[in-house]
Amino acid sequence: MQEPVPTRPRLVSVRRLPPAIAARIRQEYDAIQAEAHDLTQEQALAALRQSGAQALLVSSSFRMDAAFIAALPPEVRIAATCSVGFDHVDVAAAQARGLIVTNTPDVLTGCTADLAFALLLAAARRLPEADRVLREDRWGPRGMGDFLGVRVWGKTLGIIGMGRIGRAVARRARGFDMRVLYHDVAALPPALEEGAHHVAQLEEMLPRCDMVSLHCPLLPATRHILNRETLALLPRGAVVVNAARGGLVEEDALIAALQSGQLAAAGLDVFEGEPRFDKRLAGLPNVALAPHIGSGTVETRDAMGHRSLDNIAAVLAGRPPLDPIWS
Ligand SMILES: NC(=O)c1ccc[n+]([C@@H]2O[C@H](COP(=O)([O-])OP(=O)(O)OC[C@H]3O[C@@H](n4cnc5c(N)ncnc54)[C@H](O)[C@@H]3O)[C@@H](O)[C@H]2O)c1
Ligand SMILES: O=C(O)[C@H](O)[C@H](O)COP(=O)(O)O
Repeated sequence: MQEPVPTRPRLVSVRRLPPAIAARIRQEYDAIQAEAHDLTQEQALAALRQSGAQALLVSSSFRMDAAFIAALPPEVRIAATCSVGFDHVDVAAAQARGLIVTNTPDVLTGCTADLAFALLLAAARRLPEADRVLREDRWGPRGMGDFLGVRVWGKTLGIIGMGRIGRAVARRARGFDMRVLYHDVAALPPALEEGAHHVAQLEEMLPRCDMVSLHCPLLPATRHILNRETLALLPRGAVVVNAARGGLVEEDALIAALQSGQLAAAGLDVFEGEPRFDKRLAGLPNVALAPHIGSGTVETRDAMGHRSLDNIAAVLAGRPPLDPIWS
């Protein structure tokens, strides 16, 4: 009698993946992968039904709302998101369905902090405008008053959300001799503050900041945490950086502040309603823009992919996940 061929676990990935992660999936799974294009919710559900997969691999740009979660075939036990943020997941619906959801904290902290600091420097020192002058062959005689940016080193940086990424940004700021204030729901133990000062009320911190960088999650309590009123509390000529979530900033108010000079500049990696974004931003000279690339390095995307696959492997082997988004 012929031995039964052992079946391998099945997985559906809704996003195109870095080569190393695609290769590992091919080795370990009978997989449906989005190799050529990303899957819609409907395509993902069809792939899950057709394959009988037990695991789903998503990213923060894939909305897992209540309707999608309710439509998941019963075989699906885990959805692993290649992101630390999980505002794209309806947590209550996942809990009610008994779906395990995991994320990828820590492995992306350093690169996201690097990108936030790069945006701070680019916006304050007007790098996008300067870059354009050369590309458009407009470099000619110039006065001492041209291209004056905002000095970064030695200034006061306010961090909203002093978690893993916020603290990594604070460490980078110290290398620039900056004073760091932070606003969070609670003060850190002194050993983790490394010289930063907690300010319990956002309204008290903002007037003391030359620059502000957002690093809190998008929650009902943090939506539009920077809005017309709070942006007006910053000293005139401040710089704002958002490499967390677009919904943290009221975009109309941000644009008005950039146009009026209340803000000297802004560095933005994330937008409300991305991948669409308000085209008025593209017309402003004083913004540095990026299409949500905070974690986008080879090393970090590989680490995020491996961490997600480690989470899936644990759950499919009957072990607890490494990074459950609730416990
Ligand atoms: N641009 C990107 O590619 C990118 C990459 C990674 C993470 N992110 C975003 O960055 C966020 C932070 O990631 P992390 O790993 O540092 O998370 P974290 O959980 O370690 O830190 C978040 C911090 O925000 C604080 N916070 C919560 N509610 C707050 C409030 N109302 N006011 C002030 N602070 C509040 C928390 O107490 C915590 O200290 C993620 O949620 C994600 O949205 C973006
Ligand atoms: O929360 C996060 O980790 C980031 O937003 C994530 O790194 C971005 O990944 P994306 O969904 O753009 O692939």
